[in-house]
Amino acid sequence: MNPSRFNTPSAKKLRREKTTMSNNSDTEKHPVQVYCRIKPLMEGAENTCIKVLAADTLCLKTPESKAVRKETHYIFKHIFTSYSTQSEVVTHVAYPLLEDLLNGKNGLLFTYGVTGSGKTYTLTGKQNDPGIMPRCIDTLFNSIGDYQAPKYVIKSDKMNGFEIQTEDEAFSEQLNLKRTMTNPKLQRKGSFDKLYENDGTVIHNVNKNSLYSVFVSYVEIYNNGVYDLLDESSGKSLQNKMLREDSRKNMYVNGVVEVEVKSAEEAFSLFNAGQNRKKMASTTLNEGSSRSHSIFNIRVVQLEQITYNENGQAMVPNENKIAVGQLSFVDLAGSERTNRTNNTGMRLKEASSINNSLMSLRTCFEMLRENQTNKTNKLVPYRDSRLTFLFKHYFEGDGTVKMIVCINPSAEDYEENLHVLKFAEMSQEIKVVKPEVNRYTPSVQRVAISKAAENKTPARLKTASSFTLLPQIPVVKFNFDDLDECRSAIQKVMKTIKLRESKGNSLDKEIEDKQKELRKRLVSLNEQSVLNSAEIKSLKGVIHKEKQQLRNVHLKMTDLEFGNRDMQGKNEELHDIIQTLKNAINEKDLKINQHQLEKQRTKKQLVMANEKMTQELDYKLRRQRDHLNAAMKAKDDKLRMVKGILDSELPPVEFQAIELEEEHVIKSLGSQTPQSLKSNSHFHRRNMNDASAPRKRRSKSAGDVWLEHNVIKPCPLDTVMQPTMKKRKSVSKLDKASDVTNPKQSKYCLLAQEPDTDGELETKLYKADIVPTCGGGAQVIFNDVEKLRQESPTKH
Ligand SMILES: Nc1ncnc2c1ncn2[C@@H]1O[C@H](COP(=O)(O)OP(=O)(O)OP(=O)(O)O)[C@@H](O)[C@H]1O
Repeated sequence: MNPSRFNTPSAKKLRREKTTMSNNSDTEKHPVQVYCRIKPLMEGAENTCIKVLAADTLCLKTPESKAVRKETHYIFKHIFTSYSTQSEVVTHVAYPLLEDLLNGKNGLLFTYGVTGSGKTYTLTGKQNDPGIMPRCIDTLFNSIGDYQAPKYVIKSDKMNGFEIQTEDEAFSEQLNLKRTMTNPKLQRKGSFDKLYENDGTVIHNVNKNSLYSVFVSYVEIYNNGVYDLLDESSGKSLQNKMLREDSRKNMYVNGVVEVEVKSAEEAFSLFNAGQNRKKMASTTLNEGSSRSHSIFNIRVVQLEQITYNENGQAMVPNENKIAVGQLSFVDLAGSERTNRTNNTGMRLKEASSINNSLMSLRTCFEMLRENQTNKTNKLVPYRDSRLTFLFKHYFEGDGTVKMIVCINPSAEDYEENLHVLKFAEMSQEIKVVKPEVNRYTPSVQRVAISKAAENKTPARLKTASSFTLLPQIPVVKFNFDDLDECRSAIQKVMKTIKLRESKGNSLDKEIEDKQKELRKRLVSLNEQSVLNSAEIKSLKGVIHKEKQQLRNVHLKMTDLEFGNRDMQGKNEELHDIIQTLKNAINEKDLKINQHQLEKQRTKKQLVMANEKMTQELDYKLRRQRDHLNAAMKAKDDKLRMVKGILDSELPPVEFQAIELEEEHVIKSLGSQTPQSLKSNSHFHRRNMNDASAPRKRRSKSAGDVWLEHNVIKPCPLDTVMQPTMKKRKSVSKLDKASDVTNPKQSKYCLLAQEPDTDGELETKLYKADIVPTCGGGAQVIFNDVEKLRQESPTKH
């Protein structure tokens, strides 16, 4: 149970009251005694993580595979190595507890360790190599053999106490039980196959003035439920039992079957029967793994003897108190790591329950240690688990607590061993109150024990008919012949009657005392019940509060669900918006791609046009070059002719003819510049001869006059950028030579318009220089092309 569940002040108070015993500084305390037992290395395992340094010191080494090498030392009360025998363990650990048990003191011995580390082996052992429990049972009966009380004289009061029965009650109980035992359904299963010899160990400090009765019970804690392994009334399916606290604040299992045993064999038989019902299973790490925590309780009731009456009958002394000692052997289920056991399903659930209860044990120990070291009074969460709740009185009350930590030394178990050893180290720091003699006052008092007890032989003690309440009135025969004899017989009867009367009186007084006692007990029970109802009330409050919290959580969850749904709606909206934006981006991308394609196409067209133009120009250039070559050739020919003429001194008429011819040639030269022509010697000659008629130069400074050769009906461009032709003469047709040879014009521009492949208008301006020829003609030399392209702004 979670400590936070005790938040209400009343609940806290209630729990605190119950935990104060542990902080009683007046009582003598001693620490939990922790022993260590090392299991022999498994076959095939080579590496170990454990090294025993001394009889009480152990070293835990990190395995070689780990990066950081570390050694940690742990100190125990004693370490049992893998060579230690079961006998050594029982002598060291268990016999002192047995001694306490016979003196009416409590003891708890539990084994702790990971699964398969040898806990069950240590406590139970094997049939040919018994562990602590069987050896203790043998030794117990070896020790009290001659001092056992007759069966059923001491009886459990079903509230964790004992009462002494009258002769008749004991006798009728014996008869009842005999009847039930003949019912085959209720016969206990299994008998202990004793394959070992009782070693005959005896504990000598048995009180020879006492009679002893031994009671055993066997329970298990499985999945946090308590089950009675000796309860045969409910058949195979065991019932979950409640835990209760008795008037001495000892915890007990309500309605547990507690059987009085008179011999070790009887005890073994019961243990066997319980063992058959215990939850065991095969796991990866242990073939016979305990799936529950099992608790075998031995209670020894000591009845103080003995006064003898004049008839030789043993009498229970007047105080009539009995002492009860309890020794609990707890075989804890092993902690398990699921990654090693690979458990699933039921085994996994069991493992988780085992680990949870062990964790609760650790938490309780930690809290106890903290309370003891810091002198605080914090709530110890015993109620978190049945395991801790059942043993609460050992830590809060008195008793000796011993723990055997079982270790599997293989290197693979390093991690688990580390946790186990840390727990062991912490446990030793906890102190418990030293055991005291537990005296109970039985409800039925003053029973005279049979005179057979005089000899203290158990066989004789068993006969129920040997009990008597009052001395029998002797049967007398009166012999009236002998009056003295009659008188002494009457006196004997009177003496017996007086004895009976006085005994009757004392019995009356005893009954009165008993009634008082009973009343007291009833009052205490009433108090207990008031306390319980207060606890129930506070628990109800806690439950109510938790229910309220649960409701609040539920409401919050509903709110959150609504919020979540809103968020989901918004999320979907945003998702839609994102989708739309993505679509828009995709469209834009498409447009960009189209635009780029178009650009590429335009570029391609431009390149094509460029190539075409270049080809055209190349072609023209080639033609002009051909012309020039032809002209040069003709000129050379003429020069040669002129030279011949000059040499033969021809008349000037011929010369003029040549000049005309020359003019014709020059016209055809086309692209030849006037400068190159000027350099020509033939022109020198002509100029020299015709110096009176110098050629007119067209002045550039005066600004060029353009001859604009338009198509017949040009489309108006209406563009901002217009060709720069300040002075121009526009013609649509060149009819006569003078249109070109007009000396005022120095530039020529041919305007051509046509639609392009996209249906747009393309205007080309072919520009040229007009170069006058020496014959009065003119040459048009193209030197530039401008292209004007109209584009629709709506076009992509
Ligand atoms: N000291 C030992 N010497 C020889 N054999 C041992 C010793 N300790 C344990 N074993 C053997 O190891 C096996 C497992 O031991 P055991 O069943 O006692 O483990 P366990 O700790 O009780 O396991 P679980 O928690 O799963 O019940 C058994 O076969 C047992 O006989």
